[in-house]
Amino acid sequence: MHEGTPLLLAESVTVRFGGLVAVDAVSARFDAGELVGIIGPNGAGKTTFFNAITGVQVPTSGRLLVSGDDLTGKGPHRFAAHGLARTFQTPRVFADLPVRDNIEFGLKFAGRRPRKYWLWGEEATVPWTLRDATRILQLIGLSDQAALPAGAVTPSQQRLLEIGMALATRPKMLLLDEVAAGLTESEIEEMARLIRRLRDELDLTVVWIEHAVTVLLRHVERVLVLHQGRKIADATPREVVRNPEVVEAYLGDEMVEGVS
Ligand SMILES: Nc1ncnc2c1ncn2[C@@H]1O[C@H](COP(=O)(O)OP(=O)(O)OP(=O)(O)O)[C@@H](O)[C@H]1O
Repeated sequence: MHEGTPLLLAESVTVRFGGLVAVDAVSARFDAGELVGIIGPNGAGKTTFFNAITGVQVPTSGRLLVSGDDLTGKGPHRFAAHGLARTFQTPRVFADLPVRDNIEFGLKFAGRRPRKYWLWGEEATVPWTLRDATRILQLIGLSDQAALPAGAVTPSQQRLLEIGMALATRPKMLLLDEVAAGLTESEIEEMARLIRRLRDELDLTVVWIEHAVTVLLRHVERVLVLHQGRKIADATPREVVRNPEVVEAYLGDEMVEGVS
């Protein structure tokens, strides 16, 4: 089923903090165009794994290959240069700058990236939707807020803006860390639809960590489940919600609702 070089390959990645094993020998592969979720109870190691696969946290052991290049031990800028862009649990926007300027910042970053690492090879073939700030603002639905300081828009809009900033770097892979946290039900659905569009229309690989498990399971095609640092499942949402170890980890069957 899997052919060619994976976009991102994690091989037995372990992250220890003193005596605590936050991520325990997790292996995973992510291929071009996939929409993959990562779930797990509080403290399961999701964010730490995310930090490891984006170069923010150097693993204690294991290997990370991006498009076949071994980036183990490299910093986040190297992962970014290889086309990985991410959001953080607390949106990192420039609060005093207008929304549009935040997007421009991402576009400048893309301009600095060595051409050989661009997914689309040439600037001329950058997808139309990511060519400039105006189109990115349209895509994320923030055109009307373009002139407002980023700190003045709603928390939900700040999350969208952070996604826009990540998109402006023209990534191959977008990693989203709890982008639905603190959003209302309808905002979460809207966010999920946007995430699907990014994958469908921009052909991005999207890896999405979320606490709103039910929503996530409705939208992703594959889900990794972490529990106490270990990967306990890596399968379709349908399979995962029937996995006894997963149900046990969540101490209930609430996540089964809506995924049948
Ligand atoms: N910098 C750190 N130093 C020490 N321990 C840490 C550090 N970061 C995370 N941990 C611990 O590692 C474990 C995994 O944490 P992590 O934040 O990755 O889990 P998570 O699945 O993302 O949790 P949540 O859903 O609550 O965000 C937890 O026990 C946490 O306390």
